[in-house]
Amino acid sequence: MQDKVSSPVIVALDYDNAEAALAMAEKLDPALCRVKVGKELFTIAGPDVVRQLVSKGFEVFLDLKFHDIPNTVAAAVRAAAELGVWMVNVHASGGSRMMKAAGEALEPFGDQRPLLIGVTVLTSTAPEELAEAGVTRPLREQVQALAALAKASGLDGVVCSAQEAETLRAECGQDFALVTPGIRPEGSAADDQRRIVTPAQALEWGSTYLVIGRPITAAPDPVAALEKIIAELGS
Ligand SMILES: O=C(O)c1cc(=O)[nH]c(=O)n1[C@@H]1O[C@H](COP(=O)(O)O)[C@@H](O)[C@H]1O
Repeated sequence: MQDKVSSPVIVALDYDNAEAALAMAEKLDPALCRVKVGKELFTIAGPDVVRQLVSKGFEVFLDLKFHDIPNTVAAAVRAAAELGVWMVNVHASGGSRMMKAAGEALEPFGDQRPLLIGVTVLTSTAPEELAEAGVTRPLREQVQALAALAKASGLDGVVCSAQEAETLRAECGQDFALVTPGIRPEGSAADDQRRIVTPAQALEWGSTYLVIGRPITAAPDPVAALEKIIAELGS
């Protein structure tokens, strides 16, 4: 599946209406990048926008970060697979029983099943913020522990910052997908992100996929911004 698209870039279509998201998708080439539908767009536009992107030939990452009781998450992940998405995610902190239930729900889809990915610690979280939620071990250890739990629960990979990619690549092996948001080309604003890495550095450290939103979608010329990133990656 990975070979269908020539770059590791996933463009985050974070829009408040389907028309804007589809207009951006119209400018993008599904052979060059993938697209992500997240909570804002899905809440306003629903599954139709996902179906439209799939029918335009895009591999779609449905980023709804499910975190609920195992039965509910399994059903939600199954519904995502029925939409034909390429990747779907859950919070790894939901635990092994939840993640295993999600994996089992995808088994009937065989080769057509989406990649199932666990979110470790959000890239907007700064190390000093973890304690607020009662997590007292260092952020890097928390990411490593959740990635190990996701792998042991049968997931295909994790969402993490590229700052942790080198460690996780060594610990989780070559076949474990490392999906890294918080990507910022040199000189772009960090916005609300806290653990940021440039695109080239992220790949060097072992990221499999780079999730990029505002540096592309808020650029004066989004296609030029995407092409510049892809050229810098040499992909
Ligand atoms: O799962 C995600 O995609 C995700 C996880 C994470 O830890 N951090 C993170 O930023 N994201 C998503 O990645 C995208 C990043 O967008 P930009 O900050 O605009 O590049 C947003 O759609 C976030 O919802």
